[in-house]
Amino acid sequence: MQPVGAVVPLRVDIAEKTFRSAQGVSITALQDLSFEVRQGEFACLLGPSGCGKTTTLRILLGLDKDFSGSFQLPEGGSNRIAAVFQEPILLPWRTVEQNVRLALPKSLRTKNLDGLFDTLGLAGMRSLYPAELSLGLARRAALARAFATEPAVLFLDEPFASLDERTAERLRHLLLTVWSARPTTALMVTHNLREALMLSDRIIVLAQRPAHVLGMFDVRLPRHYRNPQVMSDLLRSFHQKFPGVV
Ligand SMILES: Nc1ncnc2c1ncn2[C@@H]1O[C@H](COP(=O)(O)OP(=O)(O)OP(=O)(O)O)[C@@H](O)[C@H]1O
Repeated sequence: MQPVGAVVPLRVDIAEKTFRSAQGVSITALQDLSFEVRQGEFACLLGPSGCGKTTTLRILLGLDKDFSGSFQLPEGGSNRIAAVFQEPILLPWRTVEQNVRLALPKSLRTKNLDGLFDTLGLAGMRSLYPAELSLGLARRAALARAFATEPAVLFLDEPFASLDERTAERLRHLLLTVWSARPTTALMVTHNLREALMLSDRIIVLAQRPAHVLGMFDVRLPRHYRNPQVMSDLLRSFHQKFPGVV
């Protein structure tokens, strides 16, 4: 399947991001952070806890403008941005289907969502309210909402955190299935190396704070070849290239 959406890659060139507290304490979270995510590529930002991954996503989402440097979001196709966070952030007084449809631009309002809901195992849950969903199902609804908008770029911030491993693994597979049907330029934050190796085309490895790129790890194998044996080979090669990183 051809990548869809953007024809310009995601380019990040953040010179510096510093937090200053009211007491005058400064924490430099990012310094000389530069990388690119190519069109239709699924990339993971992998780095130790507190290194600056979420800070980077917040900047790219336009939620934090207080930094020096620049970035270029993908252009072409829809030009829309979608994001999936740890918390599903669904409107509690709307059904699953309404939550998804409310996110759609006018041009897609009447879109047939049967395929997407089926793929994500939500077909029988479209009329449920968020309070009636388990955390795993709520995360699926958040994925449905993100993909339904046909974005040019998708940002994910640890979308499988705090789920039991079986549910997380099921969701990773579901994410790959919907993503493969429409390979969208994607950047996912994680500190789970196995997850990054399973999902990514390439891993952008970040150093301890202040975050900058230590190096790239390309996983050019088709995802259906990433069986347990291949995964342990990938883990070994990763640790050889980046000893002591995660
Ligand atoms: N609003 C803020 N004010 C002050 N410091 C902050 C603020 N937000 C983040 N930081 C600091 O910036 C650094 C990077 O934080 P960030 O949340 O981006 O890390 P992270 O890599 O996403 O961590 P984790 O994997 O644990 O979620 C941390 O030291 C954090 O304490």
